[in-house]
Amino acid sequence: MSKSKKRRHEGGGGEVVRVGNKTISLEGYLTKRPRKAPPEDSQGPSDLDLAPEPHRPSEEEHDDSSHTPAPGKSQGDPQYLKTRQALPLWAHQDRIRSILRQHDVLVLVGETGSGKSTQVPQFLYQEQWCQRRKTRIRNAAGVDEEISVGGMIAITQPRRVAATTLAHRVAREAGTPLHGDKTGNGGQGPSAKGLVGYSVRFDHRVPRGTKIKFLTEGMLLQELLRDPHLRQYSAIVVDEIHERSVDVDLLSGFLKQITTGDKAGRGGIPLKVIIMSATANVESIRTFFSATEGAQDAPTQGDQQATPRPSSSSSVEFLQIEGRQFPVELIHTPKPIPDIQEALLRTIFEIHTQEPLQDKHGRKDILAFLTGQEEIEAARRLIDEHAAILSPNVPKIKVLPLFGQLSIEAQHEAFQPLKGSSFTRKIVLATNIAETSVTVPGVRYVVDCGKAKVKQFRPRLGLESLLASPISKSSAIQRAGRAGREGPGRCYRLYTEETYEGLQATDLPEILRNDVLGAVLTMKARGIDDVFAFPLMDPPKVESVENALVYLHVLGALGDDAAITDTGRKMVQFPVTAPYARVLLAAADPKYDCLLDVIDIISCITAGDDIFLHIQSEEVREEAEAYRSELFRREGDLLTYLTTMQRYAAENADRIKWCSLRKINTRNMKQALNIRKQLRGLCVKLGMMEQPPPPDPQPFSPTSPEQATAILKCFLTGFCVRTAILAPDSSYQTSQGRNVIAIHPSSVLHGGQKKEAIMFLENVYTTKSYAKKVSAIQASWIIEALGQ
Ligand SMILES: Nc1ncnc2c1ncn2[C@@H]1O[C@H](COP(=O)(O)OP(=O)(O)OP(=O)(O)O)[C@@H](O)[C@H]1O
Repeated sequence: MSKSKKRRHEGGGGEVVRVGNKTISLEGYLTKRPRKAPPEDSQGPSDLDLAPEPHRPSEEEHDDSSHTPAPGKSQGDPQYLKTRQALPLWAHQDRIRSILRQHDVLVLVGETGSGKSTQVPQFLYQEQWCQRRKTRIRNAAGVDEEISVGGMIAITQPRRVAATTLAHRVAREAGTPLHGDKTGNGGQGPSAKGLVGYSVRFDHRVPRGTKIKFLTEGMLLQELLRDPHLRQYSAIVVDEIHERSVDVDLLSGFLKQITTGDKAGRGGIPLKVIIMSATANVESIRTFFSATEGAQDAPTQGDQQATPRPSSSSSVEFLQIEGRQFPVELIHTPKPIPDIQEALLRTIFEIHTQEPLQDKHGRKDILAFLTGQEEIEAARRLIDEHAAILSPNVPKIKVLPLFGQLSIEAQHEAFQPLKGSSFTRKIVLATNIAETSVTVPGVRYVVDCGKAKVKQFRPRLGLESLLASPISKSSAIQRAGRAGREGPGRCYRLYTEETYEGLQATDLPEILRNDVLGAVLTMKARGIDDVFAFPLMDPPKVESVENALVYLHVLGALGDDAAITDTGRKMVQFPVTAPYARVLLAAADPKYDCLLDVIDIISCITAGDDIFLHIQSEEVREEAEAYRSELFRREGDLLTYLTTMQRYAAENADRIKWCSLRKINTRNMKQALNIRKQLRGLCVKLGMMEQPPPPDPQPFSPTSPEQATAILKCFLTGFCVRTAILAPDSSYQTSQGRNVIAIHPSSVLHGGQKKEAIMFLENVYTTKSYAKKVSAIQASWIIEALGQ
């Protein structure tokens, strides 16, 4: 059977790629063409998005003088002033302001907890250059037009949890707490004014008059598609650049283009860029942002003073600020640890039983870094078991998990101070999600296992692996930094000092180890024809880019000439990955006509970790499975998600009890409903649905086999390369690359009768290659999908 096949032919007709029965020329991708500037004032794709429209202040809000105190006058909420003044950055605010009056780009390095993320935007928002200004531009039709530029500062974060917790903190410090602030200080209504806001996927709070906006790197990239000159901003602060996600690398490229370009699109008003980190490779960043390559003024480590250094470009400046707020004592193990889990438990209980619960600085809670969700869940069970047999005079323990797949609400629980009894210690078990940017209130001890699970894409196999590997020195420093944010802290490293010294200085940038599908689509949507010529700090492997181009062509996002198609333009407007966006578009096609069903399924998948809780006890599992049997569908996980969402939405009595009986994650179901509402709204806005569907609860009616087939075929439009065929030896072999892949135990198809072919939405390599989110399909459907 003809599956997704890639063959390169050199010479003659140039390089071509065969995908199914299609031949794609790689010429357009590989030949460097003269770079066309994106059309002036092009809004990229249309102005629609799941995220709210870019905040465009009203004229009343423009008048900055009406609600912004004169420079230097506003110090925010007085109750936070003393704490803020104690931060190392505080003493350098004048210097930071002064540098940015003269330069457009500042690379700011300061130790973890020195106050970069919370203070820098507050130092700057009252600056003259930060006020919204009227200017003139020549629009695409060649006509002069008056526009307003600036007025807001964006601060990007690699993760949602950092963006939201920082926004809440800064809003409180500024004296305009965000609505719904759990400290009880908030209280303004939805139309209230405020200084600080945030925007993360599926959650946006940008009060009227916002001057400081925290957002994820991905959200700013989406805004860039609509507003290529970032006209609503006066400055962009790129925080924690050392994490080097694909998104931040892409963002840096776009920012470099704006800062080194002619600024005509901003009516001549410069955009200031502040790059921040505690552990970044400053020199490569500075070189990258300099208009002239090769800035050589390396920062001297160990300076006691903040020292601005001239760089080879007059507009890129560097400032290193020494000093941290509180010291963190580092404790390494004397020799290598054979059993990390045992050492982790021992260390946690030693701290818990020997160290006081609080001191004059406040609580003394524990934050432990583990590799992943499974390890966190296993450790949590063991800690709870041990805690149950502690003597009554030892404080109690409250364990809180913190990993990326948790719902945002569950993640925020780890950041809440413990309620009620003070005779309890909080123990947060986290992945590297808590490594940078965040302050977990109460934490004064960090236990670092020294490893993290790193996602690695293998372009040749088209598979992803997720393996635990040693962290970098930069990560180890960041992890330790979490202990010294509210008082002196201690970090227990479960590895030797020698091991630490042998760690890589920094992690490999994600762009060099991950799939670049989204990045390539974003570049194409932003008018970058020659993706190979786009400025990137580390260009990805040619093979990864080619794979992405081919996959995007298969998805219909790029035409044969490698230019973005209408389909591709529509796809970038969805806040989901390209294959899911493709499925959504197909679902609205009368051929499949299953948009509401597809939205239900995608909402369940993107709500967080699996909506079905993982059950340990045999007895509980049997009980839950009796209830779950009404949800399980023989077609596989996608139809099971659909049935679950539809039965949940039809439930009229007690949804919490409904979830509890079936051992379904209530929070994730609530989040799925929220995503469903937003996706439905977006589809109405995009004209894919005539009117919003009737409100819940609607009576449940089971999906017919014909409808199930339409849904699965619709998913194949996005995932035809993620399929596998049953081989004569009863193994499944991927249609791309012919690799053996097994159905993951979390799938409803695990252990069941073998199917002729399967489609999987995710795959992961742990002990072996596993397919997740699996559905039974027919082999002929794959050919059909590839033929389209
Ligand atoms: N949510 C919060 N709750 C309590 N204190 C906080 C919170 N956020 C910040 N702080 C306080 O403000 C200090 C400065 O935090 P900030 O995030 O600005 O530092 P940073 O230099 O950006 O650190 P990092 O590089 O680790 O992100 C922290 O050390 C902590 O004392």
